[in-house]
Amino acid sequence: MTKQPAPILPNLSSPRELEKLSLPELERLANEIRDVLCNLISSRSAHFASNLGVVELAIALHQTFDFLHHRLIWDTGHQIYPHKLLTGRYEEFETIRTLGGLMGYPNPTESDYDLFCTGHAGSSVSTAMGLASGDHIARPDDERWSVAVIGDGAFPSGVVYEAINNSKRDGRRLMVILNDNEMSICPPVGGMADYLDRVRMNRNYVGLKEEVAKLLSNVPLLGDPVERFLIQVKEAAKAGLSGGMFFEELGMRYFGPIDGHNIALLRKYLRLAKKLDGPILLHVVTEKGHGFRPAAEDPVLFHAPPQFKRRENEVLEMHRSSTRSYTNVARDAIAAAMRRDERVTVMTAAMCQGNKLEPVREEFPDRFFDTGICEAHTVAFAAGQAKVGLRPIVDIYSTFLQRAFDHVFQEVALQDLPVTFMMDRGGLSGPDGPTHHGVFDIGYLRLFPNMVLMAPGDEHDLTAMLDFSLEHTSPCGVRYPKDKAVTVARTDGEPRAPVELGQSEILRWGRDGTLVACGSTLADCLEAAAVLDEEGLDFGVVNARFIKPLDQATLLRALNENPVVLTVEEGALACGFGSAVLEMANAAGAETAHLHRLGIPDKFVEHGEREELMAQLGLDAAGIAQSCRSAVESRHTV
Ligand SMILES: Cc1ncc(C[n+]2csc(CCOP(=O)(O)OP(=O)(O)O)c2C)c(N)n1
Ligand SMILES: CC(=O)[C@@H](O)[C@H](O)COP(=O)(O)O
Ligand SMILES: [Mg+2]
Repeated sequence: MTKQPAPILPNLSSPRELEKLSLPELERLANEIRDVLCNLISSRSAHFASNLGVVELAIALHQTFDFLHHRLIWDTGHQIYPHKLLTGRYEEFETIRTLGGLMGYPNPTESDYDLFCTGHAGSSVSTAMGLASGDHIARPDDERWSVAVIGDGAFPSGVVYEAINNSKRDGRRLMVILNDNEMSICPPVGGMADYLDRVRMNRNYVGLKEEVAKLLSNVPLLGDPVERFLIQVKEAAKAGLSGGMFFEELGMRYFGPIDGHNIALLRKYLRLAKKLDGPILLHVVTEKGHGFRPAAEDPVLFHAPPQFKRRENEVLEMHRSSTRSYTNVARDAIAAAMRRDERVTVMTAAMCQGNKLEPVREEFPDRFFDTGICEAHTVAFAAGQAKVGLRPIVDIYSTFLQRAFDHVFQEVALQDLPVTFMMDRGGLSGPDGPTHHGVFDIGYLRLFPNMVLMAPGDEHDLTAMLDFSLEHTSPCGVRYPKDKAVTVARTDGEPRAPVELGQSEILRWGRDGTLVACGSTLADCLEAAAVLDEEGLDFGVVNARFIKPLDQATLLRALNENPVVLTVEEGALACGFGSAVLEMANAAGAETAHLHRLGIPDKFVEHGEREELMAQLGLDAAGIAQSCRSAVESRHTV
């Protein structure tokens, strides 16, 4: 019987040890990493196909560069798992994306190999250029490289071109690795995707690539021959033999496309590039989901699949959720509105799958727009459509709308154009953590004159609010959580009130206090009130519905009649809903010492299940009830 070699990954204490490994050992290591990734998914949902695709690239990078000296940025950061496994986090890896465990994105508090805590796409080239330029000024003798690895989905982000545009001057020792797997979450869209298709298919260049590979195998990596060879490559590129001329024209040296699953080839190109000065663009072609057939065949589903069991290259059982989420409700309301009114359009910035918009894309191909990861453009584009009489809906995660702040201000609010923002994940996003929690939107949207801002208390509200917004003549935002949809009822059995501008809905009135729920916290406020009822405390519950304009009359009535009033929001307290109520009450000359604001304090919230985080923050029913008791108690002790 042949003896199995000892596993490499569990015994790898530092990426420096990669230097000693032979090519077959590195290839075995790649398989071990893939096994760990596949096993992880049997216990929880996580980013999967993107990670499978960069295993060889991560190994080649860490073998070529010491990233405690040089700098490495993984754009977005969802494909950072192999990097975490190679940089000393194998033991804790199974805690990834759980409360208190490793983060699913780069996290400088975990490791010196992670430089920025990121999760939003597109900024890697700029930050890497800043690192390179800063190092050049601060420590010119160190000769440090800054490497940004960016996917073809993130690559069309506008900020990337802002960086490339500056790279001619500030891109010394900047290496951009374009990880082209022909996929964003969905298939990539737009002219850049077409251009990369052409570059990949360029037969001349494939020929050159083979020649390069052949030449490289004969050329020692030191000394003049390399220089001569590189000049030849450069001349060939100039002569138009290669693709990538676009980047060359902008001042970047383009190399590629090369096979991103061939460790030896990757290593050779990285070593070569390292001998130059930069800025360099290395175009690497990978397969999203590489090494696990179902993921390679369906990279959309396997971007972040639900937990599943597998045997070898087969999925045995997948835990698909059958619960109806607010995302589903929003999608159905959007589709219904598009059927009713031909002026209604919908746009997504590369989140068709996350927003479950595929059926809308199929049914309304002419009124559905996927702009790619280009949120700023999306919002300005929507403003243009609104100006000529359409009713655009920007269906977007709350956190990603932050990218378009200035366009919400200038192109939409200042012009008072009727664009509807459907803000999914308005609140805590769960295992994605601080980069993805949508907890700042109330603050940054209620600032703007003309803006109407709503938060549905339940499924009924969400549909009614979208319909309201499409009739309204000013910009509207609707923020709703990453949660299963619920329906609430009035305790007196009366029908629900229609959604009307600036009107809240009183679900029950109480003598001892009022809970004013801002959107997603409504069901928990009702549950808290029911618990308090049993203890003899009579709390009312108001479904605020409108964050802007506020229902001044009802809120002032609560403040005047009740010993305590608590606002409850799944968002930052600073500039939040409760702050808006305080400002309004203060302006109206009302007493506010008995107004308590529950929400997220001035800190970034970590990752974990949404329910766990809500409980930690005291925003679940038990926490809300406890705050009511304390508020009543403090009133008595005053
Ligand atoms: C600003 C921003 N918008 C949207 C997203 C959601 N998102 C995360 S990964 C991704 C696709 C990225 O594609 P690519 O860069 O090609 O990486 P791949 O998954 O193919 O490796 C998208 C749209 C995000 N993280 N940040
Ligand atoms: C990397 C990224 O930004 C997305 O893949 C995001 O993680 C999706 O989040 P949801 O799982 O909440 O759709
Ligand atoms: Mg991609």
